[in-house]
Amino acid sequence: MYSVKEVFYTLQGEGAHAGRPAIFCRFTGCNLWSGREIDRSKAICQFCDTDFIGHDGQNGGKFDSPDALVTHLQRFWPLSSEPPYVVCTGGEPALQLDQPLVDALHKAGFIIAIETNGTKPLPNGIDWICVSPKADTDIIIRKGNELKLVYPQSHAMPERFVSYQFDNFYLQPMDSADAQENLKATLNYCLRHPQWRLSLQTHKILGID
Ligand SMILES: C[S@@+](CC[C@H](N)C(=O)[O-])C[C@H]1O[C@@H](n2cnc3c(N)ncnc32)[C@H](O)[C@@H]1O
Ligand SMILES: Nc1nc2[nH]cc(C(=O)O)c2c(=O)[nH]1
Ligand code: SF4
Ligand SMILES: [Mg+2]
Repeated sequence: MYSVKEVFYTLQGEGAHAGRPAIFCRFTGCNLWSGREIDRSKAICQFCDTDFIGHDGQNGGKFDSPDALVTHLQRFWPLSSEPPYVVCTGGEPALQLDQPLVDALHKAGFIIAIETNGTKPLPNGIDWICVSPKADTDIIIRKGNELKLVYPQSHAMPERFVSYQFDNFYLQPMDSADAQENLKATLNYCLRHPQWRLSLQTHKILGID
């Protein structure tokens, strides 16, 4: 059984694939926060910008089998001549994305991306792995396509991650009450450490999902 908060077709807003049309599959639940506001201040991850509780979002639901979820996702892709691109996110998608689902998605022609906090093992064959480390967690996924660190996090500074084996290193300003300051600090860090590039949450600028 897969529990999905919401499914929507939009542009990838962040990181190396910003601007790329994608189906987002937002899985329910996370291992670093319950998702309830009352628990936020004692959560391991306290700055989350996402509602990932339940399966009551747009096109959300419970799916009994990999094929049932794949069939649901296929409905959102506009053009059969172009392979569908799905971003598995959440919540923490690694809690639910398993080998049977990866295999069923590939069989249906999907290109699979994941947005993960890097604390849980991943099934084989994911086509684009984006890890976003959180302070005070054990990162077990130390290689992949993209490391996208939300900045600043005082216990997860960029220096800690440069030895990891990623093809791309991004800093994404933390969206919070201090968003303007965080943006300036992120910009300055990238200018001083050119291994890092700036990732803006362009969907928020555009006002899309
Ligand atoms: C909501 S998370 C879901 C996927 C996974 N749990 C993770 O944290 O990578 C998707 C992306 O949004 C980022 N994010 C969450 N809250 C944010 C915030 N307040 N400002 C900027 N990025 C944020 C995460 O770091 C992650 O890269
Ligand atoms: N457009 C858009 N791009 C995104 N990239 C990562 C997102 C996420 O919440 O995982 C996200 C999202 O929620 N919307
Ligand atoms: S790990 Fe990801 S989904 Fe979980 S609380 Fe943090 S940002 Fe949100
Ligand atoms: Mg988001």
